[in-house]
Amino acid sequence: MLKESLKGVRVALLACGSFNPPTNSHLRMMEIAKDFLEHECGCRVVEGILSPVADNFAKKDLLNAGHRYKMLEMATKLSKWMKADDWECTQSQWTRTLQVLKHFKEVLGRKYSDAEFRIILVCGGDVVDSFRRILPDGSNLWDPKDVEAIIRDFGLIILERTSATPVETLAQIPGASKYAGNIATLIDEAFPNNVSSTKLRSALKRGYSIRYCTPDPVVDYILENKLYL
Ligand SMILES: Nc1ncnc2c1ncn2[C@@H]1O[C@H](COP(=O)(O)OP(=O)(O)OP(=O)(O)O)[C@@H](O)[C@H]1O
Ligand SMILES: NC(=O)c1ccc[n+]([C@@H]2O[C@H](COP(=O)(O)O)[C@@H](O)[C@H]2O)c1
Repeated sequence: MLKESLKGVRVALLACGSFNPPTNSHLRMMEIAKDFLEHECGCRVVEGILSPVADNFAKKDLLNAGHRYKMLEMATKLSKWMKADDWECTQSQWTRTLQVLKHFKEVLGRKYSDAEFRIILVCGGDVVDSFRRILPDGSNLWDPKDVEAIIRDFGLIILERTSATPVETLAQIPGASKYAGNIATLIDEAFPNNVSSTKLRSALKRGYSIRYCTPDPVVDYILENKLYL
């Protein structure tokens, strides 16, 4: 467990994803991770970064990064510790998650150079399941060396998600069992949910409300700009 190594350490959390659109579950995921680190590991979470993926990430119905970043900015506006960052989504190419982590380690390392500092990746169980996915051309979606480096050098906080089996997936990744001490799997006990951006897009397409699934300013922005119709 992450617990032993983090006492007194300052931690920044990073979540990568499409955020197409952002949902309350993306924000909950970060809150749950922060609670765990502060209550159970004795560390101080100093910031949470949500980084939307760049436009050329091959995902169906991906809205342009300008809109996705703006919605994430609105979603995090009232948070005292979370913010959206546009470095990744303004790159001309898709950036592998390990590279995104390295980028933020460098930037935040300068900011927190006076103290012991770590950056940890937060994701849902479905992302962990994708660690072992083989693409139609036979290549790996995730380079196994990247997965090992993410766990070894940064650490991973996983939120359980319906239909995902991250614990079973990690058991089949040799690099993961080697650094099991850098992984924590958590459940949102207060608000178990099966929310996804796909469900919000689908509701919008049918003309149904998504209010209270994502912060009000995001709902209003989507409606004003007639997104996802
Ligand atoms: N309900 C949820 N519970 C736990 N993790 C979640 C949940 N929704 C999203 N996440 C996590 O948030 C991160 C960003 O997810 P992403 O933007 O791809 O959202 P998504 O809802 O999975 O999107 P889509 O439905 O478009 O595939 C990922 O790590 C994902 O696993
Ligand atoms: N090899 C990699 O680093 C790799 C592979 C697939 C997805 N991802 C990341 O996972 C995140 C979530 O992707 P999905 O929206 O497809 O679940 C995105 O930020 C994406 O960049 C990284």
